[in-house]
Amino acid sequence: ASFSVGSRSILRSIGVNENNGGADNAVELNVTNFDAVLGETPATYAVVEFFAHWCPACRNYKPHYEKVARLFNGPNAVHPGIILMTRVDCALKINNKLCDKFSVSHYPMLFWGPPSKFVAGGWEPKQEKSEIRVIDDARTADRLLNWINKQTGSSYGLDDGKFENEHLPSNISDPGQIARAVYDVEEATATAFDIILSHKMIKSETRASLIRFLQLLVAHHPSRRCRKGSAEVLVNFDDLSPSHMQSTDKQEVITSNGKGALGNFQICGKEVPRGYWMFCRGSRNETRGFSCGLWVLLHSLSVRIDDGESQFTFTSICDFIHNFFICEECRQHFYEMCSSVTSPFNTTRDFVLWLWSTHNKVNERLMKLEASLNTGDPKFPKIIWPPKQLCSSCHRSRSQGGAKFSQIDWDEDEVFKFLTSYYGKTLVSLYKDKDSLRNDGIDGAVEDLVVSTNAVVVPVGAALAIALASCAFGALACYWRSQQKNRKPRRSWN
Ligand SMILES: Cc1cc2nc3c(=O)[nH]c(=O)nc-3n(C[C@H](O)[C@H](O)[C@H](O)COP(=O)(O)OP(=O)(O)OC[C@H]3O[C@@H](n4cnc5c(N)ncnc54)[C@H](O)[C@@H]3O)c2cc1C
Repeated sequence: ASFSVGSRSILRSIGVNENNGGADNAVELNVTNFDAVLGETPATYAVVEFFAHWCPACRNYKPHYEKVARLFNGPNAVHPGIILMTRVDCALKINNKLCDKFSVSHYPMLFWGPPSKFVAGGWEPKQEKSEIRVIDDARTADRLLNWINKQTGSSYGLDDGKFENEHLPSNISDPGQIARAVYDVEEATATAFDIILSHKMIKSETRASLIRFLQLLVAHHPSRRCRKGSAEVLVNFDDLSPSHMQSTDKQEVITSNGKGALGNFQICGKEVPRGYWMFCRGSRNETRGFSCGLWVLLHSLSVRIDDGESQFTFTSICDFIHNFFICEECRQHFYEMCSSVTSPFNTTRDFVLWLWSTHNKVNERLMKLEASLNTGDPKFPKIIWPPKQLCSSCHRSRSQGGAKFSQIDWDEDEVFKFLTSYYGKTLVSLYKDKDSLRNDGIDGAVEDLVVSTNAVVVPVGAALAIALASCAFGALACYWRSQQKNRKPRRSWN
């Protein structure tokens, strides 16, 4: 596997439009990226506009299409992650076959459907039962949006402003919402990695902790893209942060963009970070987002580990938050709770429940604080979690509203069952990565490493840390150790 260095995301790579000097929100597709973009988008629906750049009607239609695309596409989207708006220029020769597959008979011609149906798909005029449909009433932005509203049962408006909409789901009413959180887990992973690099947080005293956390990600991250990227970072760790160059000054020396050798490396693939949150999107600009995504990442790791990995996971997460979570109060407070644990974890269940109760203690503290300072998200007030609406069997008896965490009679077996399914299967149920549902934590990572280590050597630091780490990571650790024995000459970082 090679590092994919380049633009941060497809959405941002659209660039500046030559005609109007402004950025386009609709994603320009062609035959080479059509299947990949539509196959991987988190959006539920896609609109594909087939046009020709020489066509005057298409040029006049563009501002209308862009007015709608502004609502759904790009980092400033008002309603991100729901509808992907794209366009294909049929006047470009390379797209001839693609436009033929969709029987494009006039310009512009617009199609609607689930993104996956466009992948390797097509459309014919008399085709029955196709999930791809021609949008037959889209002459103006208003009419296009009306058509979309009818299909989706929504009431989007052209004047909707960011964070000023009533479409945000409440955090408790729809348990299915968690299925969108896998994209936030990717976003949080990429954001955390960006923060670590741009704040030059890899130092001699924090190195081992990052290596251990990366091991955890390689084996148990719910996104295959992130498992793969973490494995690549891990095997190249010494090149990223040479152990002989760890003082802050020296990091400056090897840095070209302020982030060090890995500055352009995208740990969860080239489309992440996408620049927006889905499950973790707040109703205010400054609420939720990264810290919500980080919690979801931690919970989703906790339910994926085996019993034998529970203590290793506990220390890895505690150290990671302590060393790399840049919110001072959060990291201190979390570390105090880590430090108060007196005996090692032996089971997944114990660790999952510890993390759940720890998060609830944070919620409880913040409930009061946010209410008094009015700093919380009005649409997502902190609650003791999960509420009965999400898991009634978790609550043994009827507890009073506003009861403290410790006052609720929890059925912990049910809580564990609920968390395992919520952050396990449900989290990845909509995930559009063909291999994501494979329970291939270690196998998949090793498989990726086989590719990526063909000409690469496992760095001494990483290998040592891995060797010292819990043997619960047996397969992975043994693999790395065996690779270490067969060291080959070192590959250059890029
Ligand atoms: C490790 C850590 C420590 C933090 N410490 C502090 C702090 O000391 N002070 C501070 O101001 N902020 C702290 N934060 C941030 C704070 O906890 C929230 O993340 C932030 O306020 C955003 O809240 P939210 O409404 O998105 O829900 P979050 O609390 O971020 O939760 C995200 C989602 O997880 C689910 N969830 C909620 N509770 C639980 C639970 N008990 N178990 C499992 N899932 C649950 C819900 O679906 C929720 O929407 C911390 C964050 C992290 C990751």
